[in-house]
Amino acid sequence: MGFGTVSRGGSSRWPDQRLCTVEMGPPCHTSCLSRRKSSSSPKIKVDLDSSTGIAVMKFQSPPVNSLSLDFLTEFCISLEKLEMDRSCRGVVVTSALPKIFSAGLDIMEMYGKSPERCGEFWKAVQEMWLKLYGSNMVTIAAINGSSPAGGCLMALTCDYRIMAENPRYGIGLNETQLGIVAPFWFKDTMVNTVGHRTTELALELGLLYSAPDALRLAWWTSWCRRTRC
Ligand SMILES: CCCCC/C=C\CCC/C=C/CC(=O)SCCNC(=O)CCNC(=O)[C@H](O)C(C)(C)COP(=O)(O)OP(=O)(O)OC[C@H]1O[C@@H](n2cnc3c(N)ncnc32)[C@H](O)[C@@H]1OP(=O)(O)O
Repeated sequence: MGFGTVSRGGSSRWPDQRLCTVEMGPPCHTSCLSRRKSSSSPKIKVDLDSSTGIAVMKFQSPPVNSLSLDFLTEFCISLEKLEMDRSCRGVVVTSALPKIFSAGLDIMEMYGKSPERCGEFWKAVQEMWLKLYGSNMVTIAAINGSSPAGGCLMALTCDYRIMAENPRYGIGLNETQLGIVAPFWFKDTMVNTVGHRTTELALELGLLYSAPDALRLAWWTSWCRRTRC
């Protein structure tokens, strides 16, 4: 898989060349296997291959990997652990579920909860964004399913995005369609990736894009023809 260039950097873990390639072939011999570290929390599984320095973080929270307080807490802890592991240079975030990358914020967290709980939840959403955006590692979203709203934010917050091509998969900040306004920092994250004009239109109409349409609008430089990647 090949990835394009980004304007962010400044970390010793970033490759010298601005174009980087990630190989994810199957492990074939024992020395390779021994360099693999796995950890699993209820909602997130992490596999780190210390020989390549690449970790794969898989979301495993059925039915739709919604971003609940528990999910976000596990996500931040997993990311922090990888940050502290000097053998880890990059992380691929993806879904273990078929058809869904993430349905975005867990709607049940925003309904009928106490002000304290709402505050805790919202802080966790912001924490996820800050940690992912500020990560020293190269971060890649392998979007192997639908990714509306907060799921899209998570993908946009990564350095690179690859999306599986499937007409049923959509990505976008579609909050307007739900009758809510995307917070300004969701909007800013999208502007940073696709620019003002595309963001303005996408947010006004609450658009969800297919992988080829998103590619055309420079959301990423690559998409994957397999339905699972
Ligand atoms: C508390 C402080 C608040 C501060 C307020 C400030 C600002 C407001 C917040 C603004 C930001 C919002 C960002 C968001 O992310 S809002 C969430 C937006 N996401 C969605 O609306 C996604 C809606 N879901 C879908 O479009 C589809 O479910 C799908 C992801 C495309 C999957 O479709 P499909 O495979 O057909 O599955 P189902 O639709 O049948 O769903 C299965 C199951 O999952 C439940 N579910 C779906 N999405 C969510 C979700 N986001 N949170 C929680 N649960 C979700 C769905 O209800 C089904 O459940 P049941 O099987 O029990 O019926």
